[in-house]
Amino acid sequence: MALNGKIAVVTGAALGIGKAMTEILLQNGATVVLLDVNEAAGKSLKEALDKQYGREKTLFLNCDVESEEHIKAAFQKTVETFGGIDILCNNAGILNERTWEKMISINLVGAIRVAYLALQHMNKLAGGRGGVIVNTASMAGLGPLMSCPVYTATKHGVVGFTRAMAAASTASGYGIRFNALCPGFVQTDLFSAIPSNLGHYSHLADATQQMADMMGTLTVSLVAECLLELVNDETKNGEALLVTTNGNKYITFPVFTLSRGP
Ligand SMILES: NC(=O)C1=CN([C@@H]2O[C@H](COP(=O)(O)OP(=O)(O)OC[C@H]3O[C@@H](n4cnc5c(N)ncnc54)[C@H](O)[C@@H]3O)[C@@H](O)[C@H]2O)C=CC1
Ligand SMILES: CCCCCC(=O)CC\C=C/C=C/C=C/[C@@H](O)[C@@H](O)CCCC(=O)O
Repeated sequence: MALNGKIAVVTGAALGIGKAMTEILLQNGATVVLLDVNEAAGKSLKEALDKQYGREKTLFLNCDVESEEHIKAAFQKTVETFGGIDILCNNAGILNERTWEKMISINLVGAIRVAYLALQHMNKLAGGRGGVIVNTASMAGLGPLMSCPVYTATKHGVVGFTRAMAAASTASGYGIRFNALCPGFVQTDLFSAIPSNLGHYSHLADATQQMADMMGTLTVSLVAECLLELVNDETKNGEALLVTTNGNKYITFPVFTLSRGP
């Protein structure tokens, strides 16, 4: 299979989209390190995956992406156990407009921290093997959702970080592709909890629900298939892949030509 011999790390792997990413990577032959702050869910998933794929194909590590210490230890354990990192699914994230500083700390700062620490092991200039980093952004990273302005900001940040890192990697010779995955509404615990997590904007919950009803909700499996596309297609670097129930689209962004002033 296409990913035989590849070592993948998935953050937020225990539930939802991350769990589906873990499963499709295993189905395609990768060895997967599951990182999650939810130890019970992580251990439960590991137990189930052991039966299906064998104990040697996965490793679960309790890891909070807000903690540099946790991430460093997780990547060190990964490299010691499996010899390196080829694929990073930078997926962990929350929605809670009440605790918006924490949401920024997880969704944006955490994603940047995980990517930077993974670079220390993946970067060809640092002895790594290169590879691909897929950051889970959101459709809200491409256009604003009025019911969650800070969530929107975190996801716009993830898209911008991804595109800039893709250019930096190419210019620097890191040998690493960076892409952003931008799903619409996906049927997960995060989606189910939207109405209770809009804080000051709870009065806009109905409008958001109407939008979700109109757009439809995606399955985690369909999102995972899009992840696999970004992992496998080596022509994809600096892309933002929009995933909706009406199909998928690689987003084109405005290009500002550099020219001297008048
Ligand atoms: N559900 C949706 O409609 C959409 C979700 N997304 C994004 O997809 C990603 C996954 O979301 P879902 O699967 O829907 O959520 P979920 O709540 O079902 O799963 C998120 C997983 O991340 C873990 N997690 C949360 N905080 C963490 C931390 N500090 N450190 C490590 N792990 C942590 C949770 O324990 C959980 O296992 C998030 O980044 C989210 O913003 C993007 C577009 C749509
Ligand atoms: C409400 C929190 C959602 C958290 C999970 C997601 O990331 C789901 C993202 C799904 C859809 C996002 C759509 C964004 C649309 C914008 O581009 C804009 O067109 C929406 C305008 C209407 C509005 O603000 O409600």
